[in-house]
Amino acid sequence: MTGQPQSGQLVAVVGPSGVGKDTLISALASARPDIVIAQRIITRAADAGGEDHLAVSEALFDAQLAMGRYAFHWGAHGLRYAIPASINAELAQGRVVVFNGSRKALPHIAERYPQLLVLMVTAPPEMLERRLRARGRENTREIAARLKRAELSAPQGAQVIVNDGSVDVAVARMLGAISRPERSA
Ligand SMILES: Nc1ncnc2c1ncn2[C@@H]1O[C@H](COP(=O)(O)OP(=O)(O)O)[C@@H](O)[C@H]1O
Ligand SMILES: O=P(O)(O)OC[C@H]1O[C@H](OP(=O)(O)OP(=O)(O)O)[C@H](O)[C@@H]1O
Repeated sequence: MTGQPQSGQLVAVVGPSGVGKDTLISALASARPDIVIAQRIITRAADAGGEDHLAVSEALFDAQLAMGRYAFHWGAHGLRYAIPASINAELAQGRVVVFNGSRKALPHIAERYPQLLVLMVTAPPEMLERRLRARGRENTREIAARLKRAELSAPQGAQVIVNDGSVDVAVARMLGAISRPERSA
């Protein structure tokens, strides 16, 4: 893990499975091309559907970790996830860098990136299940496990983004939060 040159703004988008993190991040990228979206490295098949991640084997994940290629990493759902160390250069250039993160991993990430802004996306529980089924990336058993994890509480200091209406409205809420990061902490 590497430290953070702090002049840009690192933004974690977190929340339960199916709440819309990937959808909102992708819409945010279209609305604001100046914002950097970190491409995740995941031990998940490239054709699994959903986000455009970099698919790697466990062995390659470990090798790249040993070479210092990750800013930080975590495990969840039987998968491993990492954010590339290239975000440090982007932050040093003053860019806003957004990533799809893990609620559980936040304390670990915030140790290295103390000015981390956390956007916690929420939606009613029945909406999560409907959305996960519609997404179709996980099977019924995997969806049940993800819904169980939905109960993880909101991280302290997070700004809550309710995604229970249109994507555009939720993206506007995210942009408002990013422009006022001092309200987090
Ligand atoms: N505001 C919204 N309105 C309708 N459908 C949405 C909305 N946000 C997300 N979805 C849908 O919900 C499903 C789960 O969204 P996704 O972005 O994959 O969630 P997450 O990354 O949080 O697991 C997707 O099929 C997506 O199209
Ligand atoms: O600690 P948690 O907040 O529960 O997060 C655990 C993991 O779940 C999500 O992954 P992924 O994108 O694979 O799943 P999702 O799209 O179903 O949320 C999220 O991006 C984290 O990597």
